[in-house]
Amino acid sequence: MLTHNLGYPRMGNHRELKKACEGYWAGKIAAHQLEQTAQSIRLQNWQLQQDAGIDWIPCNDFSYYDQVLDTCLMTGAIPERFHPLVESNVAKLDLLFAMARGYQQNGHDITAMEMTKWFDTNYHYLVPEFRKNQQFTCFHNKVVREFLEAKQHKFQVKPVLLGPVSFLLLGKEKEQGFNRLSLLDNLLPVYFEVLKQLDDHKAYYIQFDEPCLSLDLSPQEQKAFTSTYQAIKSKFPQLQIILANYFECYGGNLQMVLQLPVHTIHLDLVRCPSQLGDILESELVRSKTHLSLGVVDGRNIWKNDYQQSLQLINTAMEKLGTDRIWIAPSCSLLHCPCDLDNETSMNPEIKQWLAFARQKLDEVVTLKQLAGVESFAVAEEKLLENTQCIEKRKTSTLIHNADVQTRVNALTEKDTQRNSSFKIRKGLQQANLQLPAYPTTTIGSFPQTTEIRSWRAKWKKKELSDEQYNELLKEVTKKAVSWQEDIGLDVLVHGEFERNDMVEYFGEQLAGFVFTENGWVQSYGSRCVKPPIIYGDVFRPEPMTVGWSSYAQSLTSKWMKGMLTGPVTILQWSFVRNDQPRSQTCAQIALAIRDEVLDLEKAGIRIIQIDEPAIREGLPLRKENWPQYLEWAVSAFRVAASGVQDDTQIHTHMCYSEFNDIIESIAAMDADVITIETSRSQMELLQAFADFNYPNDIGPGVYDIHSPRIPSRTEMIELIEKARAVIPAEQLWINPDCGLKTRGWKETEFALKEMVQAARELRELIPV
Ligand SMILES: Nc1nc2c(c(=O)[nH]1)N[C@@H](CNc1ccc(C(=O)N[C@@H](CCC(=O)N[C@@H](CCC(=O)N[C@@H](CCC(=O)O)C(=O)O)C(=O)O)C(=O)O)cc1)CN2
Ligand code: MET
Ligand SMILES: [Zn+2]
Repeated sequence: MLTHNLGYPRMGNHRELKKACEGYWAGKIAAHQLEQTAQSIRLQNWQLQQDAGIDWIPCNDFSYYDQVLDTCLMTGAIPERFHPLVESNVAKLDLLFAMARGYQQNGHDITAMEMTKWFDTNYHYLVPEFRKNQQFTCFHNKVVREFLEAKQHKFQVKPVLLGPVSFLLLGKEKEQGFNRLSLLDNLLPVYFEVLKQLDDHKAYYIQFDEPCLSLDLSPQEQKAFTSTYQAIKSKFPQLQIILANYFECYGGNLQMVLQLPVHTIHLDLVRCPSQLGDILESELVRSKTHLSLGVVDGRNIWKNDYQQSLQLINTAMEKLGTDRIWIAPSCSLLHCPCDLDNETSMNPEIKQWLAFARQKLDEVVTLKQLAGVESFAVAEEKLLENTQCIEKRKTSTLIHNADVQTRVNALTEKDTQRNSSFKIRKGLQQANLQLPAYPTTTIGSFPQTTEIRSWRAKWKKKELSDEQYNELLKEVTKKAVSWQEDIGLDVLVHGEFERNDMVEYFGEQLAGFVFTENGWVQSYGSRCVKPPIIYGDVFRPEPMTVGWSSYAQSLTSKWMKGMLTGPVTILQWSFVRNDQPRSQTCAQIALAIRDEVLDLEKAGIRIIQIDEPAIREGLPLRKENWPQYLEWAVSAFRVAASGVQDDTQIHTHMCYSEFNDIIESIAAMDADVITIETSRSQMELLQAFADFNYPNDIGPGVYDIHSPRIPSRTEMIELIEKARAVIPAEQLWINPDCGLKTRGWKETEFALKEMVQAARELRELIPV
């Protein structure tokens, strides 16, 4: 029996990579300094995995930005607009960052690649762009370099590659009339070349991540897997391929997968324990395949239940013996914080229920010891301790709150309905709000400057008193409000300066949550989040945002938009309880947000935005599970939103989502206004709304806020005109793609002024 790991967090224990990348982008450190930081993170990670006793450690799981982007570089899938950079011999590192972030230097003005959600996680990858007959080349040899680096330091590693089929499937066709899978024949030779080099350097196991196997695949897509892995096997019979799928079971792809000539099949037994039975029934598996049992949850932070995992392991052992079994986390540990030992002030009762990435490695090794023939005394002791801990959590008085449960159980259809239909509401709201045509607004946050973050850091360390901290925040809020008035925005926001993050901020104030000091998880590029942990029944002890919203409203005679995070997003971006259905936890959060909405309304806030950027991401990977999820997710939003008067306007906001397949549910949310991210895809996403005759108001984003690149007024007008072509003018709002917290003030000021001017020109040009 062997243990292995699929991937380790690459940001570093204290986000060293984030700081180094941002330092490099700001011109504060040189490339070799960034590379040094990166190397030391890799070496540390390998060392601690080896120290934990993991037999096969991953390499090439490191990335400066994103593993899909790395694969674009590996295969030379460089979109044409970046070719001038290649031709002028820009360093590969800079090219990589340019593709991720856009490039506005030395006379170039190149837009970034699109970014989207990695399956149902809060991780974002860069979307590969494919064209008909595209050729691939071995452009970058990062894989081999990192393999050699690990070998040089005597680590026993297996390279991790994003599999060729998932690489193609995760990308997008940038022209019509071809299917990206037709590029496999062009692509495979590049993979062969990489494998040849790895083989020459005596690599043994190679992990191919093919997470698209967790999706419903067409017969044609399935065939692509078969031909790919047959081709790899016939070229490299000596390489041992570990095929890794995670986040879901193999489902309808299972029979195909079982036939693949691979050495080991990895199973996510946390998401899908039931697949083990079916797989063990297969003759093919029983006669030769090795199974990697992903029993330790890579997506959540709860301590493993050893008894439960051992049951799964024993079931597999009965059929396969010990030699063909590997123990592993369910997926890469990228989605977990690094180390629980870095948490010093968490409630100890709760802390003992948890395991972060480093602790999960220990769990994998302990499980092997417990399952193995030579069950160590130490391991037995750990089993006892584990069993007691799991029991204690189940019965802890911290978790259950009868009032909360009663309130959720008492919810009825009526709690999910506004008083009147949208049509009636729209009239009343117009009368109440008196907004111009094409109203302009922003999505909520303004730049979170280093200065503001440093105040918060000082306040947390008690170097600033509550009064001092609040005074400082009031000042910046005031400035932001009067600046918005000056440039002529119609619906203002307070700026969210008081928030560390749109989910964590609420987690800190809601009962049933704990938060971490150091539990950082990568979201995209250098950006990280500290997802709060929901351990018990959720309720709202006190108003959370009313103070800031009322203060901001008191500064202006324009409308101030209240700003809340919706229940589905709070759920999705937190680590959730695993002792009750997600739907139950979501309903509890929905009631807490409903309370807040009503308090905002009472305080005179008549436009309230309830952000739900994660509603699409929470969608189950298999379509058969969609209806059930959409039912409770939409209902949770409606519970949160429906308590208000007809003339109070409810906004929602979503970003990074494809809407085509869930447009009906988005309409069912019945928000008076929805603002969405559309600019990176050139308004492509709007078509779904148009096709559906989406009745409520829409603010399609007119500029990409995730890139430091500044858009021109003409560009914005062009986008709005594109929107105008498919959505009636009286439904349109003008706004950026998303909040501006990651931007600097300079670019924000410039871009928003242009945006307001664009709206004004439009009012002249095409009046409603
Ligand atoms: N949860 C969540 N998921 C999301 C989004 C989001 O906004 N929130 N947006 C979408 C895109 N993803 C994003 C994820 C993170 C960030 C982001 O800006 N993250 C910040 C951290 C935000 C934060 O929690 N900040 C804290 C801590 C800041 C910090 O680093 N403090 C310093 C000290 C401060 C100093 O002295 O400078 C430190 O700890 O070292 C605060 O403001 O208080 C970052 O990585 O830089 C943006 C978008 C999708 N998913
Ligand atoms: C990821 S969606 C962000 C919405 C939030 N109101 C903001 O402006 O930052
Ligand atoms: Zn957003």
